[in-house]
Amino acid sequence: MKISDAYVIVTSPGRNFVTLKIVTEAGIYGIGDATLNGREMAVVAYLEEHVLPALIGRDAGQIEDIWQYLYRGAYWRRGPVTMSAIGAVDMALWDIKAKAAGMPLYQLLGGKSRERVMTYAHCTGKDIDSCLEEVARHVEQGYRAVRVQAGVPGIPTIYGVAKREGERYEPADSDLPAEHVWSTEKYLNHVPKLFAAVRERFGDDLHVLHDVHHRLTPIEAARLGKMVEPYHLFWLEDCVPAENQQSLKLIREHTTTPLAIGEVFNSIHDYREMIENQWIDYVRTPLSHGGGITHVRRIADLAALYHIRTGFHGPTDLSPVCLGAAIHFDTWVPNFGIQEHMPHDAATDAVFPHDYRFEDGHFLVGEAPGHGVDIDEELAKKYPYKRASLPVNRLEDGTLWHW
Ligand SMILES: O=C(O)[C@H](O)[C@@H](O)[C@H](O)[C@H](O)CO
Ligand SMILES: [Mg+2]
Repeated sequence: MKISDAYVIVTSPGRNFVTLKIVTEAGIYGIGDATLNGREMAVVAYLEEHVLPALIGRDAGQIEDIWQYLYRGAYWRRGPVTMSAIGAVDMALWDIKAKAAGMPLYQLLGGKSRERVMTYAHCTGKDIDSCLEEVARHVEQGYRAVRVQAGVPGIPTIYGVAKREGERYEPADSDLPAEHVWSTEKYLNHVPKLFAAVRERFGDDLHVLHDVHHRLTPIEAARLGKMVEPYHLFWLEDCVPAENQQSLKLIREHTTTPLAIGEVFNSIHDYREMIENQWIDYVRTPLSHGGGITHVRRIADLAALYHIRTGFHGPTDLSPVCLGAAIHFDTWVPNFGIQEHMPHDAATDAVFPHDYRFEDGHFLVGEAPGHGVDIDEELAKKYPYKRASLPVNRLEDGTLWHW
């Protein structure tokens, strides 16, 4: 089945999404998510200028060879832009293969390992009390797992906390990066109180997660992990920036709090040392940013050897295409842990019709051939691209810090 056409669709129903469509001579097409939040147009240029012209005429069934061609063949390897472009191609080709086989994608991957996929919701509040109300609301909706993020006294704007009560947290909300202020001292003194309050009100069964968003040094992260042990978190996420994989060794030596990492990783090599040494518990690279199903499957298989499970990134800056493909992957992958779930708004759901369902804190995979997500190209045209940037962070003295 030869590829006859391939093109990129940029649409912004409330936020920017980049979608790749690959069409075959047989008329079967596949869809891939190429969205890289805040750097969308870099992936568009990479695809249009360097990838798509080389796809025309190739056999859409040769997913592995096309992956190797785009990865090894590019000479310049890895990096979020390259791997997001490859990820979109790979996702679209798996969609085509599954449609051609008349099977839902999870069948092609090896069939169901579970009936449903546990998700975690984002609960955010300007202070501990309002965060607890959000947790209560999500527990009522059936969630078994929640990520809790609350405002910290003395820090005006903080990662994961919505600007206004009742709103969702959305970081990419300005043309140029907004500037936030960070204080590790204030954060570390406050955050254990949040988990104490959650356990006190909701008991021991609820799974509780927290995202540090790369802000601590290894020894500070070790201290936080130790302090929150009594509240037995499901995971502590991105507690340090991890260009240096050895950072995780130091944290691991001090705490039994489970560690999740990898939403900004895009290669198995970003993880290798920390997986092989069992310094982490969950890998988070989404299919879109990690070179697609072909590459993320290798990360999951390596992780499985070391009792490490998946917990894929799933904020609203990944499109329903990536989420739909992830739900198939989650349904199959033997070492599944959890799937992040930040619901898309109604306009986004309308642009991307899909057959996955959310029920009782879990996702249920659909039975349509392929990954079950499409794009309404006419509707997509109504929402033009609008530049949106993620914030930057500075310490109270002005030093640029990790956001
Ligand atoms: O755990 C998460 O969901 C992430 O940390 C997101 O909230 C990122 O900040 C966002 O994806 C950046 O684009
Ligand atoms: Mg995160």
